[in-house]
Amino acid sequence: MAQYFEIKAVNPGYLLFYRMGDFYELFFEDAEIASAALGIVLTKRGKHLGEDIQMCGVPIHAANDYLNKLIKLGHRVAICEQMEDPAEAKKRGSKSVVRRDVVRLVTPGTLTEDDHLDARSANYLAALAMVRHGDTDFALAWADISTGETFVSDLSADALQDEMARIAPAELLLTDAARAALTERHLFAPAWSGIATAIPAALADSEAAMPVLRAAFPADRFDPSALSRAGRAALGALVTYVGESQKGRTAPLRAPLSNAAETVMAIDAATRSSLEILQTQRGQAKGSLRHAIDLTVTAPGARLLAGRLAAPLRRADLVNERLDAVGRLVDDTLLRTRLRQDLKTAPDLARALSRLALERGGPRDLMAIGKAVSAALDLAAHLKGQPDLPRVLAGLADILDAAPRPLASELALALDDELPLLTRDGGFVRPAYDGTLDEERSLGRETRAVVAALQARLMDETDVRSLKIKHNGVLGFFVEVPAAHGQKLLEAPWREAFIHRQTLANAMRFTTTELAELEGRIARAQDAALEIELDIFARLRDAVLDLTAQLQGLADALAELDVTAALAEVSAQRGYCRPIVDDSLAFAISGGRHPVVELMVKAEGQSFVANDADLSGSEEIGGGSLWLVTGPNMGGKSTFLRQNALIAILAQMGCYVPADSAHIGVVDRLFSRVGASDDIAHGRSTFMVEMVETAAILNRATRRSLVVLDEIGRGTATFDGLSIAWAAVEALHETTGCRALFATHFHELTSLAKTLSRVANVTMKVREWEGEVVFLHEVGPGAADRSYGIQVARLAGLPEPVIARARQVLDVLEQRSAGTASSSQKASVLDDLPLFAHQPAPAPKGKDPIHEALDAVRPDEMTPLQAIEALYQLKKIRDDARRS
Ligand SMILES: Nc1ncnc2c1ncn2[C@@H]1O[C@H](COP(=O)(O)OP(=O)(O)OP(=O)(O)O)[C@@H](O)[C@H]1O
Repeated sequence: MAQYFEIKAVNPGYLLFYRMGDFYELFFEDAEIASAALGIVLTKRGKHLGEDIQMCGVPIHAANDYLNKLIKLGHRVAICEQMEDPAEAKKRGSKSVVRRDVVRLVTPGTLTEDDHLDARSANYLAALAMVRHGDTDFALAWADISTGETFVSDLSADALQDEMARIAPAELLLTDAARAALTERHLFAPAWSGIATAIPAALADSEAAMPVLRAAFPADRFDPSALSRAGRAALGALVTYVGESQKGRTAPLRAPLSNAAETVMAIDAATRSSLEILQTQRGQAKGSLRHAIDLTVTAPGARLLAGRLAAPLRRADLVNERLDAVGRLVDDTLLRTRLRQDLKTAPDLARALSRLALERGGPRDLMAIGKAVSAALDLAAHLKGQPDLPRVLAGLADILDAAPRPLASELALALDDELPLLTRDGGFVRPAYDGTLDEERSLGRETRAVVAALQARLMDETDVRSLKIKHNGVLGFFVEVPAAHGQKLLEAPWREAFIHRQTLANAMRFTTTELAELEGRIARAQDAALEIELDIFARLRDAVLDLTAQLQGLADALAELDVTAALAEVSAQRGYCRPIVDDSLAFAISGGRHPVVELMVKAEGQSFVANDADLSGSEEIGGGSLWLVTGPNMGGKSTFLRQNALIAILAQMGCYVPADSAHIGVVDRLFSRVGASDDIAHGRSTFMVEMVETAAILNRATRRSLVVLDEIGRGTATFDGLSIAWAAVEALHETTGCRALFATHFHELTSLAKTLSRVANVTMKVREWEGEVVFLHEVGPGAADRSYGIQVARLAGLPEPVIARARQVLDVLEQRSAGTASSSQKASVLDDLPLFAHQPAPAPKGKDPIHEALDAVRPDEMTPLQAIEALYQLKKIRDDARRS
């Protein structure tokens, strides 16, 4: 156990997979954790300090599955292998222990195997560093080891959470000091706890990082001294951690791209969640924007598409370059179809390359690289003949055309059609590729013929017709005869040649020197063949790795072509239009649709109602317009709001948009908030969350931003909510001047359009038909005069008596609004339910039980039954008050 303790001690925080023969064994607490997590049996093995040693084990062949499960559950695993053959250890003395060492640390951010990864999503490891002096406080470095992509970015405290939300790393490295500082400044998001890994301060040191970075990246591609101190510290920590986890194998990290947060549209975590960009608020792919528009045909393409959706560009010229490329493929259906067909044959080059570099790759990875190179050449051939290719496509064509053809030919020649998973089993080199290998293999085959001839000869010589030459792992080759004939071979003259080895119930087994020789020859031939195959593998692998940088570039080009063709496919299939994207403050969408809701509505056989939006403004008039959207519940307000935000994202990521026409001046920051009823609050009260988020918008939005606010202020008492919403609209209009859509049930807000020049009222149209509302989902000018809340409540199944009573109350309230209610009516109802009053009622003197009861009511949190009970309770309080 001494060796175990030694290894365990240097790998704290990891479950130790301790190799013993055909099993990885876990001991003590590790065993308890793993057996509970994996549902495997916990056993005991010997004693330590008088206590039983808990143990459980996973067989080698199934270890990957178990490992996967543990990592998904948030555990970290150290893989400890036997570093020598047990026979070698024996040579040192009978008591010698087999040498063992940890060959790899497996953590959520350092995965490389396909079994562990989602093929269509990146898997980032991030490191966050903080330097208390200098211009920038924070820096984030992140890399996907499975593909080699590496980035580093300086960040202001402001941008930190947005960037983390965009990158969504699987693991975040940071020192305890950095964590404490972030927590103190309320910058450590609760969600990060689950992915945080504490690293020692020495790992995130900007000075110590220099030699690490110089060694990790080629000098001609990357100069670490150009980074900020925080950037160096973060990247240094990342590279060191990756190196330690791979135990000496070099992950093919690419020269880091300095990813300045200012080049992309800033989208904070709440906006990402509310717009359901990569996943729905419930965490599902289906229903998200990504799911709706991802028509890529390769996994690397899907990863790039997700990256682009998460980071729309902020520069109009770059957006237009992408749009030119997409446009060309929208227009040329034939070229698009051909490209997409050939792209389907291109395997995941980047991940195969990474595994080969980490000595984890097999023959199938080599084959993947060969096929990807061939596909690249085919794709280049389609593109090369095309006249006047847009810049992006021409650039891709050049990269694809330069793909290393000789490498692909060599791999195709060398590798067989059917390939084993593991290199160590051999059997992957194609016949006729290597003369010596063929010789060794034929020797093996010939020997088998010799065995057959020998069997025939021995049969003749001994006259035992049922004599057979067989093979098993214990005896090797042996002669087997039925028990009845066995005695004969035990006697002279045969006993000289036949050495007795085994007696079974009805057979006897013998070996002969001739057979032993044969055995040796076959084994030698097999070993020799395997050795040659392994040499060939190593040679091919080296040939591939020599071209790492070029192949990584090729992988990028293939992914980019897939994304471009996929976006063109979506645009063509669904009638999207090319947006005009420039540096103006325009936001004019005609015939806009919601890319996700449109699909759902159409799937149900209905048609989606397209709507216009025009928030365009200019510097001269103080910014963009703000539309106040009123209308009934279920009328389509949220859909309308979100569709405009999604159109901005699609346009700036370089995709056509679901509209008849669109003109968008680049949006620098996008904000989208949904009201209190949409359950996004955890921990804090819904109102508090709503206010914190509204504050973030008011503090951070600029004139270039697009703000989409859905029923802000609904989470509190009516007057508070109305006043906050009122002030927020004024601030957005007067101070920020951003383009904004503001949906509200506070109809009073619509009067702001009279005083604020860039505020306009629009409403979701409805038609009333026999007392029912029909939603037209159409946006038109004007303000809704009512919310149709009661009709919607009826559609939702509220009991008739409650509906009837609500109508009664509403009638009186409306009359009071219009000043036509009689004084007795006012006295009976209105003072109790001050819903739509323009002026807050004067604060009651002393304690007013009705107000107290109303203050305690939280409509958003009530079931219909509780609402009715509350209504009855209110009446009772009023009646009691009258009586007293
Ligand atoms: N333009 C449209 N065309 C067709 N159907 C639509 C359209 N807009 C919305 N819908 C349908 O109406 C449903 C309700 O829309 P939405 O959630 O946007 O309403 P809402 O006004 O925001 O309601 P609430 O105020 O209750 O949140 C959607 O789920 C969709 O099925």
